[in-house]
Amino acid sequence: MSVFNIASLESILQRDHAAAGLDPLIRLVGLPERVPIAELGSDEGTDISPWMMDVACSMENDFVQLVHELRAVAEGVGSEESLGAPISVVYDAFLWWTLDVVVSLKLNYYTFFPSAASVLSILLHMPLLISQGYVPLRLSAEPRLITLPGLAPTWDRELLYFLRDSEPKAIVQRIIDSALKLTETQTILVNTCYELEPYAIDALQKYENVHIKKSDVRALGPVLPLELLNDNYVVDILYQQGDNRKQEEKECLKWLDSQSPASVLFVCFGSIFTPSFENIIELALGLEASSHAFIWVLRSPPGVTSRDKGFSISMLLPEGFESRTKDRSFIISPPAPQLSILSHPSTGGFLTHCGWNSTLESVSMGVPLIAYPQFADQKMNCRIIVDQWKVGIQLQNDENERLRKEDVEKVVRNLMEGEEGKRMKGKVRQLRDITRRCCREGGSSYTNLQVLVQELFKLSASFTHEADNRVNMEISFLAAE
Ligand SMILES: O=c1ccn([C@@H]2O[C@H](COP(=O)(O)OP(=O)(O)O[C@H]3O[C@H](CO)[C@@H](O)[C@H](O)[C@H]3O)[C@@H](O)[C@H]2O)c(=O)[nH]1
Repeated sequence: MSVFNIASLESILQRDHAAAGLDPLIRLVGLPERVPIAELGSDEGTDISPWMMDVACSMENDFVQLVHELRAVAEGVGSEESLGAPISVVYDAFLWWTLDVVVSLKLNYYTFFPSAASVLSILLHMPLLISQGYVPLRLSAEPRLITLPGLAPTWDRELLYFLRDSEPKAIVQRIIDSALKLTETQTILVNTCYELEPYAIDALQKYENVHIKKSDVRALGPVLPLELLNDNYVVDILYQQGDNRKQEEKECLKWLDSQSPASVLFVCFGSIFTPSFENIIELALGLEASSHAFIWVLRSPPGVTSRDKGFSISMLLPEGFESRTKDRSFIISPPAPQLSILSHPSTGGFLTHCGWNSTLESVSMGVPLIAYPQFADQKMNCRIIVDQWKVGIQLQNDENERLRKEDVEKVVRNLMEGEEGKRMKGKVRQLRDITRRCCREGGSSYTNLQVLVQELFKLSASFTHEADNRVNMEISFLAAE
């Protein structure tokens, strides 16, 4: 769950249904905000994981109440005001409590897994990893290589980074709980496509895997706006119906229009991570030294608040940096229009924290990456980008967790002008075409999505008495990302 997503969900909820581009059969329902964003404190860079955990926990009662209300409306007033009682729930795997709730309410369900199939494989092997002493990951112990079906042997530090014993105990426990719940589920819908992760999906789906209970794992991603399947720059995909972009975003896209093809590096670290103040300085100096054009989505680091009187983003940057780079840079506050930027012909590279959505978006638009993973599943995603797909170069901090400007300059030059970058550009374009084919009619993800829709139709038909058998479902979005 991110502050951006809440904001955009709110704006969609407030907008006219048709203007939001939603099918009339889809209705968005918001749950009350029980843990206000304001409680995060005034530092923008505050670690929001505990807050996210509180939000996730706080949703359970409201969700149960929502199901009861929808049922009451369906039984009472009739079909004029209702699309019918809920029959099936698609829920985010990280909302671990949902499984028990939907089972107790006798609802059909599908579990949606928002990260890579490789990460799903790790979580489904949780009982094995616990019994063999790999989880929680003890940082003080000697590094060990782990081999799991469908995954290349990987150091425990990268495979299980999100389960380090240095993380708050409650958070590690929640991840373990979510993983154990996952092993009880029937159908898992994964935000990936078969062709991007065939080995991981085969190991989960096709082969005899003695370590895990067989779930029905279906890859139906990347879950992206359909417009991305066309080759066109999707400047206004999310805001087609209105003029909702903030001025800064419009200027950013206009600036991008004025740049040469594939010449701009996009620097953005998702909705949670912000580098430290010291690393922002090194990043800035490295970008400057590279001589390449860039768009940088810059937010305040931990301990610095932009709400202070007199604060300006310039205070985060080296002296004179903005004037020295003004002809080839655009600094924007989050959220930036990432999809539009990545699909713009002027964008030639993406420096990312390797969040799975950013990874899929970059690949779907044929943009090679500089991988700078930080936490959660990002180290695993980095291995997929760099070792498996070979569409990115890794950027690493030194042993003291300091980023070095020389390293930044080197990776940017390698990606934007070197032979390595050229090879990656070619490779990522192949992956883009493969990914888009998966999502088009007849493609693997399209087919899996079609099967899901057919199943929902069937379920609906067996529950509804309406003569026309129209789809009778209410979709509740429970987003944990
Ligand atoms: O300025 C911004 C920044 C982000 N985004 C969008 O926000 C999403 C970011 O998602 P992701 O790249 O997955 O990063 P996080 O928000 O950090 O996602 C969390 O959830 C992911 C999915 O489970 C994990 O892979 C990550 O590690 C975890 O940090 C993407 O759709 C971006 O297009 C914008 O539109 N504008």
